[in-house]
Amino acid sequence: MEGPATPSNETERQACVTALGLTSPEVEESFDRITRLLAQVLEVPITAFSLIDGDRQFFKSCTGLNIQETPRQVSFCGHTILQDDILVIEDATQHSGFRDNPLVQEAPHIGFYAGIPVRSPEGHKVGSLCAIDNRARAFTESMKQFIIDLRTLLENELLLRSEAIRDHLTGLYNRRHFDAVLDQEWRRALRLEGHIGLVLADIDYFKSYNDRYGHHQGDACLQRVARALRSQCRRAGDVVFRLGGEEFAILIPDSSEYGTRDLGERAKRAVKELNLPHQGAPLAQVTLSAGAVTAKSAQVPSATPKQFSRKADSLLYEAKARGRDLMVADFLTEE
Ligand SMILES: Nc1nc2c(ncn2[C@@H]2O[C@H](COP(=O)(O)OP(=O)(O)OP(=O)(O)O)[C@@H](O)[C@H]2O)c(=O)[nH]1
Repeated sequence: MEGPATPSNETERQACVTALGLTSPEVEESFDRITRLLAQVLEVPITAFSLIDGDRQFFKSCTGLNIQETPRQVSFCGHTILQDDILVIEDATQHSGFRDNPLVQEAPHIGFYAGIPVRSPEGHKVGSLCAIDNRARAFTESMKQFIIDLRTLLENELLLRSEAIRDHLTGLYNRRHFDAVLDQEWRRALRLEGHIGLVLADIDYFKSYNDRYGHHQGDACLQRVARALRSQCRRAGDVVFRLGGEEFAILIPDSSEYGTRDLGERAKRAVKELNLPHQGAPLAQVTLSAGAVTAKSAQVPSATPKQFSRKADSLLYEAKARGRDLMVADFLTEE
């Protein structure tokens, strides 16, 4: 059995998977409706919307399967995302590339597979919509058209989501999405026994900026700060959010303490280097305060994402209290 190859654009592709915030077990009716319909119309026992996420395929929605993920290495969908068209295997037990696959040899005993790549709004193939039977089947043109139509509905759903999770002023992801992605990346860090970093940053004396320069100019300032923060995220997995008002967050999956601190410092410097005048502030320019926290999940097994973000918040508060234009960094430890 040959595992799926890695797409040439894997870094950008994975960044889209991460940013969608879909790899947490929360059940979502809008996706379940689509996998249910696919199962009913094609009369197959198993259907799934799966995401190819790092070393695994994650079933965001499925019918007829009681597992949430499989290794990417054995996934059929890992192959599906390598092509543009639908991948059809009418009899996996006779297929040279799949007959010795454990998903064919053992449960769920895949006989027939038809999967079509699903694209994120940015156009990256983040996963697939697939129909599976335990026995061999012939694949017809009308089955193909139906999967294509449902894929369109699924991609429209992703598009709607991508608008709902954005902050309209800055184009960054919003607070609601922060909670979802933090939860998702926290779980990933636990699963891989890895690190995770978070920088919370807040513009200093922003009320007086608005008072002095007006709300319109304040909005422009927020947009420029947002761009400066985003420009410092060199790794595709780093995600920037506007949490509200003049508060921002950078979530840094798989980050050492040095990595978190470094990104926080660079973000702070990038804003300072914008040289935005602010006569109401002691340095007469726009600056940031920041709290940066890193956690090694294995060392804090009972901690929660909420405690993690609260820690960053308290470090930010300390930076403000110590005079602003400052970043305070620390590890998360057990409470
Ligand atoms: N222009 C603009 N201002 C906003 C927006 N959202 C929040 N604000 C303003 O941001 C300001 C935040 O003020 P504070 O929370 O007092 O914070 P600060 O003045 O930056 O003080 P420190 O954070 O302690 O340095 C308030 O005046 C809000 O009205 C927005 O979308 N656009």
